[in-house]
Amino acid sequence: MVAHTPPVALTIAGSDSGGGAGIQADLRTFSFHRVHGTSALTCVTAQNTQGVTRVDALEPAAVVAQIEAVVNDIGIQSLKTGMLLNQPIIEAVADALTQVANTRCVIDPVMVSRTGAQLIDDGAIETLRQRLIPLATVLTPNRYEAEILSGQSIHTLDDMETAAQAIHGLGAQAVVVKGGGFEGPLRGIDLWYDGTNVTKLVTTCVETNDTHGTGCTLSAAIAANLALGQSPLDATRRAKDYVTHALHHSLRIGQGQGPVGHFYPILE
Ligand SMILES: Nc1ncnc2c1ncn2[C@@H]1O[C@H](COP(=O)(O)OP(=O)(O)OP(=O)(O)O)[C@@H](O)[C@H]1O
Ligand SMILES: Cc1ncc(COP(=O)(O)O)c(N)n1
Repeated sequence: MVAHTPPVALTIAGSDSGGGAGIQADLRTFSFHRVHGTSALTCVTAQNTQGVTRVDALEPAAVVAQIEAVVNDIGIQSLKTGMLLNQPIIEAVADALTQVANTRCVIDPVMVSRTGAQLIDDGAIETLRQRLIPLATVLTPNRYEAEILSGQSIHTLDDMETAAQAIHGLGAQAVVVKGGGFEGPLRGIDLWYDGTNVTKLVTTCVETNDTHGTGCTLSAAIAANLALGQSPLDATRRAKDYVTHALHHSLRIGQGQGPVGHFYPILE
């Protein structure tokens, strides 16, 4: 038997019972990258391809206990945050993360699902902005989240750039404004800004309605690539490539928006 010590990544996120987004998408993405996936669950959603019907939050202390259990024994090379739901959980996570030195953090500021369900309480966005965003190695807002965080509407590539620069001012080391929420040519184009360089990350738009979980998958793949030792920009480029492949192999399941195909090589 050969001992194997893989890189380890942690996802701090919610559960999606439909298996398309949240913790389920993150752990599949980590596995695809041959990174050992660990998790701290923040809440349980009753969810399918059509929407979210119920959300049950965990106690902040339960979230912190999961993070500490993983960090104190196994150790992590990177982490990502997803659906954090409310202010007490965000504060507890931010406190816990300040104890985890030398870990690269991908912060996905999840606010609303593709199906329109609100995934964060009113009032918690300010806490996210003040406590968590300054801890981000890479921050991954979608169009809607970038509009809220920058205070400007986004219609063009130039708007994406000025929004990324404004959000960078909140303290994240790098910001990727994601283009999945656009119609037309901008759909699928992401804009990277790290305080020095503006980089356009381009793939051809995949014509599918089955896009559930793209954002979770992108941030988890960035975290996996960071755990593997990639630079933040290379990790993001590779993650985007992975999401594009997964979109090309998305799953036509359920009556609404199906999930991306995380294990596309074994679907071929
Ligand atoms: N139809 C598409 N074709 C190509 N790339 C896409 C498409 N839709 C989304 N993407 C890419 O998927 C990634 C996630 O972006 P998106 O804007 O969908 O995030 P999100 O809204 O947070 O996702 P989620 O649906 O999980 O909330 C980005 O890299 C984006 O460019
Ligand atoms: C638990 C959880 N986390 C994140 C999302 C966002 O993903 P999407 O916008 O694809 O619904 C979600 N729907 N559920």
